Amino acid sequence: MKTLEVDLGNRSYPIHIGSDLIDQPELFSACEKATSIYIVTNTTVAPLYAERLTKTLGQLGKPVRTIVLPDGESYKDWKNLQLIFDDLLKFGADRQTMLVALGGGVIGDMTGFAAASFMRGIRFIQVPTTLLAQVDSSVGGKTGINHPLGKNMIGAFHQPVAVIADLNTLKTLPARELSAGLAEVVKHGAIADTEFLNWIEANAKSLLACETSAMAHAVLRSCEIKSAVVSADEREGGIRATLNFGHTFGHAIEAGMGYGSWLHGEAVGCGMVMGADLSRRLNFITQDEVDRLTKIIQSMNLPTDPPKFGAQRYMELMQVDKKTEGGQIRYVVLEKIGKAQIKSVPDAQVIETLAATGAV
Ligand SMILES: NC(=O)c1ccc[n+]([C@@H]2O[C@H](COP(=O)([O-])OP(=O)(O)OC[C@H]3O[C@@H](n4cnc5c(N)ncnc54)[C@H](O)[C@@H]3O)[C@@H](O)[C@H]2O)c1
Ligand SMILES: O=C(O)C(=O)C[C@@H](O)[C@H](O)[C@H](O)COP(=O)(O)O
Ligand SMILES: [Zn+2]
Repeated sequence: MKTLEVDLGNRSYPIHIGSDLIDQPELFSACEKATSIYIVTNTTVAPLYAERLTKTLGQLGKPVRTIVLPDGESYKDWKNLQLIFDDLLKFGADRQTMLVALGGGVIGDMTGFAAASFMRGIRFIQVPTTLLAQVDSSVGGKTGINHPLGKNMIGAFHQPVAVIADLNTLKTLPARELSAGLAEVVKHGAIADTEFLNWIEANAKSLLACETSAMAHAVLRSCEIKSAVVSADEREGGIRATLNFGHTFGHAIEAGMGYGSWLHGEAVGCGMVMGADLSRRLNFITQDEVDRLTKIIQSMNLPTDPPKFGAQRYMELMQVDKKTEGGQIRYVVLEKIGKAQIKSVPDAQVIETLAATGAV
């Protein structure tokens, strides 16, 4: 097992990465002072892992309950968030209750938001079971739900007290979900670490085969990159925005298609191709570098042809992005491979990218 730390002063927390971690009660020591523990999970993950985790948490001598939500991005909304509050109140949860998010990014984001707002804030632990959640969403404390008009529009920054990433849970992940997670892995290489990107490119087969040693490295290096960024800029005043590479276009695809049609990682993969094209138009990277990044994304079995919403619809959808300031959309672009920056770009140039990448 490897352990990293997200360094946020007295809100610092460990990220544990290894095999069969959900069977190890000592990793859940943050529950020591909890009056009760609620596992929040969904109808797909519950039959796979809830019983094992309940057994582990049961060894801590606290009452353990499970809240099971419907599965899917389309349920990341107010109505289903309310189901968590309903159960917490019905069964007498209090301010010392610990929530444990068992699942992918949807469960993590919703459980985190429930923890941020229940009784004005309780503690929670992330137990990510998708690659995407292990390399990205479980770390950093962005929590929330979608709005029909925009992705993750309602939420809060609320850090977990621990992240426990059990690599063995990835063995039951469908291939399409594995590929979606690899999009965020590629993103970390593209924005922060050329050597890591080279490694990803050279190890595409092992990654797609979900080989444990490849997964271990992808999760560890991604968490190192993300935790360093979050430790430096928790609330996205500056450098954290670079983690949004591919997301301005990607979130527009997700919202425009209806949540759940394209997976988040698929939309981000395609969004990165569009972001790379925009970076070339700004004379930051070369066409060869755009082509290379596109090939890496395709090698992960991810789509790179955006839906044809037309320029006006894309601009409308992107306008509600959280990075927009004073009506000005700001994009994450690659200054070079391995380094990103946030930038306002004239609409005309963005529309050229939309046209060139087939979005129009
Ligand atoms: N908070 C953040 O920083 C952050 C970062 C990236 C993404 N996100 C959010 O995360 C969400 C995407 O997360 P995701 O890709 O994990 O999707 P997801 O949570 O929908 O999980 C994907 C699918 O895999 C299933 N699943 C989960 N674990 C499994 C396992 N071990 N075996 C078999 N099936 C399993 C789920 O039930 C679901 O059907 C989006 O809502 C996105 O906005 C948040
Ligand atoms: O943690 C971050 O910061 C990120 O931007 C990571 C993204 O992969 C993630 O999808 C995040 O939820 C997007 O943030 P948002 O603020 O654009 O909703
Ligand atoms: Zn993302």
